[in-house]
Amino acid sequence: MKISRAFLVVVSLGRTFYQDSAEELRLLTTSDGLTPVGLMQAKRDKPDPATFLGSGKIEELGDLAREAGADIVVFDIALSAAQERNIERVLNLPVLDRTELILDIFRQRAKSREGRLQVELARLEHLSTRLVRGWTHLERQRGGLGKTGGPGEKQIELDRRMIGVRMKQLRDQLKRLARQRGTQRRARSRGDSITVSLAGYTNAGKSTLFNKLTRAESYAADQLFATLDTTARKFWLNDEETVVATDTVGFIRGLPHQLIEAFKSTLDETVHADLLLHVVDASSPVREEQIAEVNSVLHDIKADDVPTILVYNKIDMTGHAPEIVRDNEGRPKAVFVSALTGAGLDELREAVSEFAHKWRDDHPNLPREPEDWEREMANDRDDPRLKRRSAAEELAELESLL
Ligand SMILES: Nc1nc2c(ncn2[C@@H]2O[C@H](COP(=O)(O)OP(=O)(O)OP(=O)(O)O)[C@@H](O)[C@H]2O)c(=O)[nH]1
Ligand SMILES: [Mg+2]
Repeated sequence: MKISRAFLVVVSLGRTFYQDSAEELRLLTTSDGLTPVGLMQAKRDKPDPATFLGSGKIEELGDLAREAGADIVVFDIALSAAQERNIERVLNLPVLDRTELILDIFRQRAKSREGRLQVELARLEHLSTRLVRGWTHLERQRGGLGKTGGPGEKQIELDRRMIGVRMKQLRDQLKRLARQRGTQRRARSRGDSITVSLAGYTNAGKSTLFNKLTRAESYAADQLFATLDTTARKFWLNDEETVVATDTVGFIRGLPHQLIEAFKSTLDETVHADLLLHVVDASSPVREEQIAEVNSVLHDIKADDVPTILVYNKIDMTGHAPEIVRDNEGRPKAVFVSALTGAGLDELREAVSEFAHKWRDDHPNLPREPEDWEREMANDRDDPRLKRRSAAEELAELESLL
């Protein structure tokens, strides 16, 4: 059975401030390749341990989902394994919680070898907490949601040990790749251009801005997590100066901790940058909450002391004029731009250039180095081993470990 019609459930747990939850869940769902066919909003002070929502609500949900012809129900919260199983039993429909939804989007987006290993590690970590369900659940996601059409209902019992073995392999491989990345980064930092990393809430416009600044073709789309893999490119501040910029994965509220853990080496680009451009969707009614979410992830990955300029993007939608805002000491702290129309990009270059000058004053006598890391990174991207494996191949590999 092909799963494609999703009924959405947004639950506010004693807090109401995240007003656009429904909109965000819709975008997450379509980004996962599902079509939303209905929405139920519910309030609860405290989750029911067995079914999260009360039994009356769950029954109502079942009726609504059936009426809408849904073949899967998507929750905007993280459910425990038991809650998910119980809800599925009552509804007689598969359930995807927020963590699984985000993991599944990441699975579909990951292109580089590193990205794919990271996603696999995160998914296994998640799976290891739900072993009671064996592979059925994973297979349902793969066979149903994935485009590959997996073996469907095949029942395979995996034990914790086997997953442990695979996770250790993945961690070792990732460690090796992280070392490579560190070498590339050191090569870069020996050059005389500063490194700038774009960070921000998913869909804020990081890739669009990155493309405008560097004329690269980083994938930009009105989807969440369009970018998973880090891309680095040079951009010109003026006729003489360049900086190296990296476009990275977007952050989101409640980013599954397995993903933060698994994507550590990717997020390291952010930690080790000389300057962060924190890109904000200025047209979002919840931009303040999104800024706070991003700051909290930056704190988690220990990047909160990297100097930051806030880039308020999408001013074509807000009517704000392009502008540099400075702090009391005259340092740029925010810039208003539109990556789409190009308004404010000169101001942004100017702000980064000012920062770079000051940075160079603080770090004199840095030797120049050939920038072969750029070639290395290009090689990485063209690596034939990056071919996507099918669910069947992945399963076969796991079975061979038994
Ligand atoms: N109106 C308007 N839309 C923009 C602007 N910049 C980006 N967008 C749109 O916003 C959407 C998301 O842009 P991306 O550049 O993919 O955003 P991102 O931050 O890289 O997103 P992820 O990689 O998914 O985290 C796309 O549909 C863009 O066309 C802007 O300045 N104005
Ligand atoms: Mg992007």
